[in-house]
Amino acid sequence: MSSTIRDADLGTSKVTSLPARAAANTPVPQGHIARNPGMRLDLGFLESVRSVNRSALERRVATLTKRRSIKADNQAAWLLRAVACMDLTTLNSNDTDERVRRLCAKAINPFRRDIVEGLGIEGETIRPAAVCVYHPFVATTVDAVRGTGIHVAAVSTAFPHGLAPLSTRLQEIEASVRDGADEIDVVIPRGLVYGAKWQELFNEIVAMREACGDAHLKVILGTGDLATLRNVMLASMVAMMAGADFIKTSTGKESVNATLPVGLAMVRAIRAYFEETGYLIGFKPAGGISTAKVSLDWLVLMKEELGRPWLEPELFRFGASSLLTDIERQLEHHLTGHYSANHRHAMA
Ligand SMILES: O=C[C@H](O)COP(=O)(O)O
Repeated sequence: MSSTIRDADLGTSKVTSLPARAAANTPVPQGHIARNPGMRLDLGFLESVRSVNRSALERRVATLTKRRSIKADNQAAWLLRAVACMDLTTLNSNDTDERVRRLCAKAINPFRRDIVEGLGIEGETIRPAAVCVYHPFVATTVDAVRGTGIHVAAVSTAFPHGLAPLSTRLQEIEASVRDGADEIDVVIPRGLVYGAKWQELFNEIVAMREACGDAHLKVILGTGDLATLRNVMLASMVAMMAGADFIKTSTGKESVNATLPVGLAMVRAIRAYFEETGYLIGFKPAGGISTAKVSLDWLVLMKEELGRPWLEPELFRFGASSLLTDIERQLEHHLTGHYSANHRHAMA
């Protein structure tokens, strides 16, 4: 499989409300996304968001996923794209340095040799964009992926609930950055949303962005906890106004994690922020995304709603601990027509 096939088979998409570059079927070169500086908290905008129509979002998602027909030959290309846009994650209470090292080895060599040869991608470097770990494993991860171009993401700020004093949460970010994390996934205290304490939420995220320095900031909303789609939309806007580089759905620990209608509401917020400011914000659905099939639904959603640039790791990530295993199985099926047991696909 050549790189031409990989890119061309992702097809074209026209999103008229985005600028030519965003609508064009050309990947955005690494490092060419202008970083979101944030803006003032626009309470007028927040007040103008009355409600979000859940059934309209659900209808749109149903249309997108039903209409989707990625030809069998192109599916492998899309699945490789899903891998390139993945934050390969381990966030377990029994994580150890050894387990994290094994995960990093998997990130560096994500596919078995026979699959690589079968797909003809020996010359390609297709790897997850980042490995995502708890703070104590940042240094180990940095060491394990050194020289590979894989980013190191740390969940900081009292993940997954965010219920620690702000000073403690900021110190945690600073410690992760000192240890070499170049991406920081922070959680918001959900109570600030329930209480509509937008100014306080904004101030906290501004302080987190400052603590990140050059490290990119992904703001996890914990959407399954936020009760309404309006809350999701408003928290998304506040996070972007405060300078988030990415907005992310979930921690993987809520009872409801990433869902397509909620993702669509966040994607629409990204579009609205772009129309207001001209800045392109990344999106990271996370939690419960474990099958290749569902990953394709998300990729189609991104491409149809925002355009081709949101199929690049600079603007799109899956947060996922087990998706890579299923993608590898599907790629094997694509090549051989049958599945092997999960344990043949080594994971940490
Ligand atoms: O941010 C990533 C999530 O914690 C991963 O969730 P998952 O284990 O359900 O894939």
